[in-house]
Amino acid sequence: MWSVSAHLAMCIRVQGMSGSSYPLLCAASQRAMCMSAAGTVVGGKVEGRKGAAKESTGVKKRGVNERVRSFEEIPHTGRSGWANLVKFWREDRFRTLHKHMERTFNTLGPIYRERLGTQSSVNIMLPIDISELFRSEGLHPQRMTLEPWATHRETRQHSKGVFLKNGVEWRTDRLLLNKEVMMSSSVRRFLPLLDEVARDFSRMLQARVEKKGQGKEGRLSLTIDPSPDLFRFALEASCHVLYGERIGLFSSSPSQESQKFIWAVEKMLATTPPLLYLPPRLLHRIGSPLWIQHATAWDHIFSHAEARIQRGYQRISSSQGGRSKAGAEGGQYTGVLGQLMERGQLSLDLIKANITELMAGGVDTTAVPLQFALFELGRNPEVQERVRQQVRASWAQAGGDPQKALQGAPLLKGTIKETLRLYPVGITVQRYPVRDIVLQNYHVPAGTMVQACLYPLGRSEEVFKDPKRFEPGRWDVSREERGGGGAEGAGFRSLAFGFGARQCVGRRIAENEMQLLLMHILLNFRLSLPSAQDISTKYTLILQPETPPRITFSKL
Ligand code: HEM
Repeated sequence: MWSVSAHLAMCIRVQGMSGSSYPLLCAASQRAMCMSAAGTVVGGKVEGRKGAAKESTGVKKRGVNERVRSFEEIPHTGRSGWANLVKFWREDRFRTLHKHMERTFNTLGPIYRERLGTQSSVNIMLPIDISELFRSEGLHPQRMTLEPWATHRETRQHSKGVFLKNGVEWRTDRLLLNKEVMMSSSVRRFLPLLDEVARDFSRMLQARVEKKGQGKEGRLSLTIDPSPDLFRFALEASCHVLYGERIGLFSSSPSQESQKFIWAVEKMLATTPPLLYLPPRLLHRIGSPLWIQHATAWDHIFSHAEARIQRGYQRISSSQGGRSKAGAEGGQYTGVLGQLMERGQLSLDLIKANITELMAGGVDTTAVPLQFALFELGRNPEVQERVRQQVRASWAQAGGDPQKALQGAPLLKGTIKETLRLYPVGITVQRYPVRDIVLQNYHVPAGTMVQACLYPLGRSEEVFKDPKRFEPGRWDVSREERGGGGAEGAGFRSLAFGFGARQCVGRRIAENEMQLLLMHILLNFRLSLPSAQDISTKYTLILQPETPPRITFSKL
């Protein structure tokens, strides 16, 4: 991309952690008296608006003139951010932030305040009317910036790239990017590329099972930790979509540089959470070794992405012969980079910034949920068989067309949603309301960081029937989509990709990439597990398994 702030904006907001962010738009002056979606706060009372509090979501109905409780009255975990931070550090709670949130909601109810070092947030979950939060994000969503990175840039004179924009400018750029990665016309173009990579992955696995598997001829199986392969799959798939070319990660000698990129993203993620809560001044003292590891990981991410973009740029420029319209008008698809270059509406710096962000955001976010999905399918053979039956029938009808095959197998999409319900890769979705709002009858001033906490939400008995059960059928995708689709259609129970203008820009790539991989695996293998015990999870900016699960792949 170019800027780490942008990057972190992605990985952090995106991965939705309780990130360090510095709202650029939320002027304090907006706090005086503002409209909320549920009502207007006037002199501490709500002038109620019809339908503001929905019984169906369990939101407490507020009588007209009932006093809105003050921000200070929101239950909290302790007033001293520094004392909380020390406790977190001592007890290594950053690794289990998701569990900490779950416990705190159980104790304090569905809304609480937390201070941690320099950070302060209001944490909420259903049955609170989360729509309040998203309605108040205003027309100019903000991108978070990570102040420590800015410091790092100064101290190490690291000046690659540009900062992605904020506010109105951000919105304009994002709409241009959406055309290439979110709209159905673009999905149609890149879906065959993802399908090719998913098929190759399955072929590679088949060859490995044939070579190293055990069992009788025709019933060979192999037990492995598939995570390194899944990371390579995710990078290969996203590079194919971004640059329109394969990078050969399934070959017998995959590029060491790409492997280093994967490690760097992992390291950057793992070192981020503790750094978010410290003021930059202190980082050089207290957090020094961590900070250096973090900054070094970023350096590597930048230089690798930059080199790849440069190669892609040269290749595409020469194949397009300047400004021919090949890519944009039906010629060979040259990937998102080629399309953006072709359209010429974003500056080259911004194209670089966006592509780097997509590249760094597209690996762990899909590789990790795929581990969880294989694990859950492996330990739920009946569910696995049901999904496989649907996939087989759909595949047979689709005549090799991956889009048709996915459309005919909604349980695949249900599998992804169910996986992200139990294991949301980003454990929160954050917003800074641009005006004061009322949540659960508490006044929340504009500019407060409010985060919807997805891990406790996905496991709440109040929200999901039998929440521990892995049941892709619970997401009746077709019904949801008739009702508006996405998070809203699901009553904000499905927020893994965020919501609204700022939702995950890689969402369509991720959904299709993961579904296609599962489709080809289910067509070729039966999955089982050496151990069906619950999987322990850790939080490292994303939620991931403490130890990657081992999966048995048996050839069908
Ligand atoms: C299962 C996979 C993924 C999940 C669960 C996920 C989740 C999220 C979430 C929750 C957000 C913040 C949305 C919001 O605040 O409303 C986000 C933003 C973002 N994601 Fe993803 N993501 C995934 C995959 C990807 C992939 C594959 C890419 C890149 C190809 C990507 C790139 C981004 C970027 C660039 C943003 C920032 C968008 C912006 O602020 O304009 N994500 N993601």
